[in-house]
Amino acid sequence: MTLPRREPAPAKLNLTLHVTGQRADGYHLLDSLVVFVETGDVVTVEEGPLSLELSGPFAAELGIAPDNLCLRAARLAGRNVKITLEKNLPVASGIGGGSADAAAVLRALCATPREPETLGADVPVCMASRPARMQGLGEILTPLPALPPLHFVLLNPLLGLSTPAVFKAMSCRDNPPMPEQLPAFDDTAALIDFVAACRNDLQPAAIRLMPEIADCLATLEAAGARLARMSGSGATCFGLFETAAAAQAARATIAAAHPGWWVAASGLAPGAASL
Ligand SMILES: C[C@](O)(CO)[C@H](O)COP(=O)(O)OP(=O)(O)OC[C@H]1O[C@@H](n2ccc(N)nc2=O)[C@H](O)[C@@H]1O
Ligand SMILES: Nc1ncnc2c1ncn2[C@@H]1O[C@H](COP(=O)(O)OP(=O)(O)OP(=O)(O)O)[C@@H](O)[C@H]1O
Repeated sequence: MTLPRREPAPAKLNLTLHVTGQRADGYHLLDSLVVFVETGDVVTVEEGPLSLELSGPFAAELGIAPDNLCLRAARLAGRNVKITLEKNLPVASGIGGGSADAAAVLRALCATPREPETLGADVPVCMASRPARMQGLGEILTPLPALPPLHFVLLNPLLGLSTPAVFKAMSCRDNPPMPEQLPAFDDTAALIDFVAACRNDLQPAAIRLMPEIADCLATLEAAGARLARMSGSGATCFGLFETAAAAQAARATIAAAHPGWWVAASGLAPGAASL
């Protein structure tokens, strides 16, 4: 595909995140139901010497550094390109921003490096940006059939949380996986019931490090979420709502009450929903 190319980098949500063990090298074994939402960054890639420009609400916080995952992805692909990143997602927030950006650069370059996980455990799942069961360290991926519609509110207290610190703070690393056979998710209610019966095993440790996460979860529940949970290693939490209108109304209520927090209402990224 020819350049220039504009590539959406949808945010990743871990609907479930079971931590089932730890390897001798310290990395953890995961079993996670991962989906992607409409909200996200946007990457543009053009011919030119390797460079990065930033725009968007979180550009200043991220700043330009040579180890930005967009630049690392271009180097891994062996391409000198001019990259523009519209940074709409909070940084270090558990919704895969950097991994989604790296995957978007690789997609724009039609590059399929042999070990994309060297850029980050979430990069392989972000390559397709489609619903998947993610296992191993993040490299074992089983695509899920199209899902029923889901309506999210994403909420972040705008405090960055370090992924290694959260893994380190866990009190139990050896938790049960999800059922080997996942049920058919016939409708939204069935999917929410399944997710509710599962866990994010990083959530208790993240709340100990950052009690504001518990406030975010309580706020989503008070706004009518059927289910509220943290994504990834936090601090972003998601609430699941019955309808898009309910999610939009909750977003407005929460934004008015918490002007210092990041809040977004979103559906699944295009191509993920069946109805
Ligand atoms: C927590 C998740 O977001 C779940 O999707 C990911 O596993 C983290 O993905 P990521 O941000 O791309 O993470 P990486 O940059 O690869 O790893 C950051 C750190 O998280 C810890 N880490 C990550 C993945 C994994 N399976 N086990 C780990 O213990 C390691 O301390 C690692 O140094
Ligand atoms: N393009 C990028 N966008 C965001 N962070 C980046 C980027 N490039 C490098 N980083 C660095 O990566 C770290 C993790 O950021 P990121 O937003 O990917 O975390 P995250 O949302 O917690 O990811 P995950 O859900 O995969 O754990 C940050 O501390 C940031 O400095």
